[in-house]
Amino acid sequence: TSNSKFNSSLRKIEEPIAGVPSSAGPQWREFHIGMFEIGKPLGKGKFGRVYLAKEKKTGFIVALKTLHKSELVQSKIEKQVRREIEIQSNLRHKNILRLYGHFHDEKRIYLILEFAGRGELYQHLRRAKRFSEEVASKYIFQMANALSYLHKKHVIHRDIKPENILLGIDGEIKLSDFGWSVHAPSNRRTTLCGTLDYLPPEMVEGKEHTEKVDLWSLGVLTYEFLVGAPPFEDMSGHSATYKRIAKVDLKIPSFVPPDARDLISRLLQHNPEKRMSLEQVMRHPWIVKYKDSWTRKSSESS
Ligand SMILES: CCc1cccc(CC)c1NC(=O)n1cc2c(c1)/C(=N\C(=O)c1ccc(N3CCN(C)CC3)cc1)N=N2
Repeated sequence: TSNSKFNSSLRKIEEPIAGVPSSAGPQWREFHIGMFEIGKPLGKGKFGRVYLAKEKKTGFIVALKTLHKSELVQSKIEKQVRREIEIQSNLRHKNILRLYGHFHDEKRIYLILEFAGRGELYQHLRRAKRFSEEVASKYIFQMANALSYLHKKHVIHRDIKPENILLGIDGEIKLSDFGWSVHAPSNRRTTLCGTLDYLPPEMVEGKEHTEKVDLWSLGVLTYEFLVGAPPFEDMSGHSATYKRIAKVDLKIPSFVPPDARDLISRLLQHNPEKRMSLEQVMRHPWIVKYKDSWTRKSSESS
């Protein structure tokens, strides 16, 4: 049955994390649900729920994400889950949510994830309506840092949006949900679902795409942090948004300061080759002008 096929493929990925120092968190070889005390539910998504959990032996706090195999098989996303596990298990960066390991039982797959103490960035953005320039530039700097690490490993995230970003206990960005990530270059094979808001022209046109897709999404993210809504808002259905993205029909409100406007427009370029590089983003005047203030604040708080 597809279930046993799925199980056998999962076992193939079950590589113990060799050589990583034990200080880097739990280094279990084999995991099972009995190892954890399950705490309160933290959130739920389309395919899974996530719970606060404590590993009994060490007291290590994690977020345990459960996915129902039946749902995965039905919606044909077991490939994406396998890729999510493969890619995220091997990433080590302070702004990327760790995947410590995974295991499964008859009905479910469990992902043992790093616990991000301040929850979903999406909730913070909705509550604040929009972020101050200082907060927005700190988050964009950390996103550029995380993406630069990913792109050096030729990994494209492809699904950068507030819903996939968590905040650690010190308010630092934790990029998560690698379900759509792939190794560059790539052609999408799975039908797009959910909002088009963040997708670059080459993806909505189904063309071949490279890491540059994440640069476009970083531009959309910067816009949404400062304005409170994405630039090509999915108001009247996909077709209108599709046209606005393809035409880069971008209107930046006048309250957005000139240097932020400059950063956004250099990222939202139709031609992927013309988009500003991550190194340039991290050196951009709008990012640099606040850098010493957030580094000073974080040293005060820590
Ligand atoms: C299954 C849920 C899901 C579906 C799809 C995509 C994603 C990634 C964002 C996820 N979440 C996921 O994988 N997650 C992995 C995680 C994770 C979610 C998480 N923390 C929280 O969700 C969370 C929520 C609220 C919270 N509080 C809210 C109230 N505040 C006053 C105090 C702090 C504190 C932490 N830590 N690792």
